[in-house]
Amino acid sequence: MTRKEKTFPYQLYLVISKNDCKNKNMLHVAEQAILGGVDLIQIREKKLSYELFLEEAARLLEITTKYGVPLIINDNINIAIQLDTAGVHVGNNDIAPTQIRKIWNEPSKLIGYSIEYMDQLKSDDCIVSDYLGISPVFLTPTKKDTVTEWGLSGITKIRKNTDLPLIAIGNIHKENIRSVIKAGADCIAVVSAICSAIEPQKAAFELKNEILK
Ligand SMILES: Cc1ncc(COP(=O)(O)OP(=O)(O)O)c(N)n1
Ligand SMILES: Cc1ncsc1CCOP(=O)(O)O
Ligand SMILES: [Mg+2]
Repeated sequence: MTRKEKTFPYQLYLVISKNDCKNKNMLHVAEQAILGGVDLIQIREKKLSYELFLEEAARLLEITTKYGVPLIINDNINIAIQLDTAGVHVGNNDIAPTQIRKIWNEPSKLIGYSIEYMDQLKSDDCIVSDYLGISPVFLTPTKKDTVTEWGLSGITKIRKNTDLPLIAIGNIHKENIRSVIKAGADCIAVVSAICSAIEPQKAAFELKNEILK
């Protein structure tokens, strides 16, 4: 399966962890978010052991499978392979997309790749990826180890240089989501706007409505 044969019909992307859900149950937040309109989920656990990450991802996979929502694993290719998830998301400090294609010989699997420098757009890693994360669009307390704050102008610049689906991430909420779409993003990824919301289903619904406007 070539990238051109793959579609990317996702517009609202939830990136979730237990920690980001604070006092709420992560699996419940994920389910509520799906009911509200999230159509792709990434599990991003930066501090868990392999076993605990695997266990949590397996539980989440039961829910996402029930609703037909693809699950992406952050960073950990071995967990993605072991659970046969829909894909994996990596950045510049992780295993490279070209390497992933060599060890995970399943062309249908989605590889997401974070863009932190313009130069990356010319790389083979982009060629073998299925979508690019514009990381971050706006500075965010959720992830402090970032390089470039792309802003809206950065999205537009990247849009002019690639046909790959563009996922905007970083401090996006219902007040600025329209402007991010207008700047050229295909899909919006959020952590706090859903995980920190008092009503995650309502929050997802409102974000999705803004995207679809
Ligand atoms: C959709 C999406 N875009 C960007 C990122 C950031 O990935 P990365 O640069 O590998 O940083 P960490 O998430 O590993 O801290 C992402 N996770 N998802
Ligand atoms: C994982 C990640 N990658 C770039 S910014 C970010 C965190 C986004 O979190 P929030 O939506 O809370 O700003
Ligand atoms: Mg990473």
